[in-house]
Amino acid sequence: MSPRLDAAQRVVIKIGSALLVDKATGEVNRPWLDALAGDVARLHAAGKEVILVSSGSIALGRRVLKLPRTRGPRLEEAQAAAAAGQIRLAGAYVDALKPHGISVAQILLTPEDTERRRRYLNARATLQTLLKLRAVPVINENDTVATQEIRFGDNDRLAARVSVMAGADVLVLLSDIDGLYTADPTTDPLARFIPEVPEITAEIEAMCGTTRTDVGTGGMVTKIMAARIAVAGGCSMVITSGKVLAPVAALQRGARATWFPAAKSPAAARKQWIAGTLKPTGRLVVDAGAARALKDGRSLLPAGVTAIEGSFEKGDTVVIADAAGHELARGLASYGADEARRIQGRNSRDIEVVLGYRGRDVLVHRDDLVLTG
Ligand SMILES: Nc1ncnc2c1ncn2[C@@H]1O[C@H](COP(=O)(O)OP(=O)(O)O)[C@@H](O)[C@H]1O
Ligand SMILES: N[C@@H](CCC(=O)OP(=O)(O)O)C(=O)O
Repeated sequence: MSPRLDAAQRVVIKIGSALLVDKATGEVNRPWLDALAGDVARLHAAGKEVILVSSGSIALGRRVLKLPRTRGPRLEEAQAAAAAGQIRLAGAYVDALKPHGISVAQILLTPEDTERRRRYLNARATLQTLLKLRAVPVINENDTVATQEIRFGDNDRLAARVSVMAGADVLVLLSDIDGLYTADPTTDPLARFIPEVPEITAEIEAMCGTTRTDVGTGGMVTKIMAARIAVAGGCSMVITSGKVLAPVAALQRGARATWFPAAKSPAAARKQWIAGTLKPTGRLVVDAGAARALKDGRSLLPAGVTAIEGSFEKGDTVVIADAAGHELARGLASYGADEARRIQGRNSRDIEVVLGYRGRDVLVHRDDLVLTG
């Protein structure tokens, strides 16, 4: 049994190129993908939300463009291959999930999209909407525009960033290996299996060689880096073998796996991040009604804001204070300072008229808000 997976509401599954692309033919391994689609459908039927992070565009595109199948093509070739392969990759997911009545939506991200707050918030909002609509986002790195210096290059860390961005409870890394060992088991016969890593120490990091498969790029090193990102963001991570049909069902039945449990929930980790680690760049003064609403766990509407100080951009952290100057909360602003000033004191209905576009109804959403006073 896997109680952590059973308890999860939002699950991210990372699929490496080595699993999805048949090494001999350079094509999608259909039986495997069809079985994975069964996994996704079962999770969906259990009411969970599923996000897939899938590699494979470069491996698939190499065949389409008749590039050599060996590893390490030049960056331009890899980018061209990704452009040709991504269509097939996304199409393969559409085909596999269609019989289950599940819609697929593609999102291609660069590291910047997960780092720059404005883009991060937009990507996050899109993800949330897709999940609300019960679609399955299929995410990959935007390899055609990402240059070498700014690329993730591996989808392990991309998957971890996506997991934190989406507030996922569990990230499942499907690999060619069933978990973490004390050393690379493919070369060290004395390597012992580790079922759980409560803390990622230097000793754990030292266990990971740099061995890489023919078509994958990650190795164990990037999986440990991914675990750090996920766990810090409140998302538990698990590495298990994807070399079986329906690997998630296998995990649920107790297949071997290494867990990296998160101490906090995604929401708690996020709130801690908002409350503690960011330097507020602005200040919103609110009236008594808005102060009460915040205490009741509601969002901050522009109507309750009486003054705005400082200069901040959409997505920046702002302090929310009462008329007497006491800090009540901190949160991420849905609008930059200039726009916030224009809608301050106004009813949310008027936002479209004032700004000329239909933005968010709230100045700080309750998910982005933490009470500090
Ligand atoms: N300590 C370790 N425990 C498990 N695997 C390890 C370890 N050190 C190195 N490896 C290697 O990492 C490989 C997994 O990485 P990789 O093949 O790149 O996965 P993926 O394609 O799923 O990203 C394993 O096959 C194994 O050879
Ligand atoms: N994003 C690229 C490559 C990323 C990749 O292979 O990552 P991984 O599966 O973690 O080794 C692709 O789709 O081909």
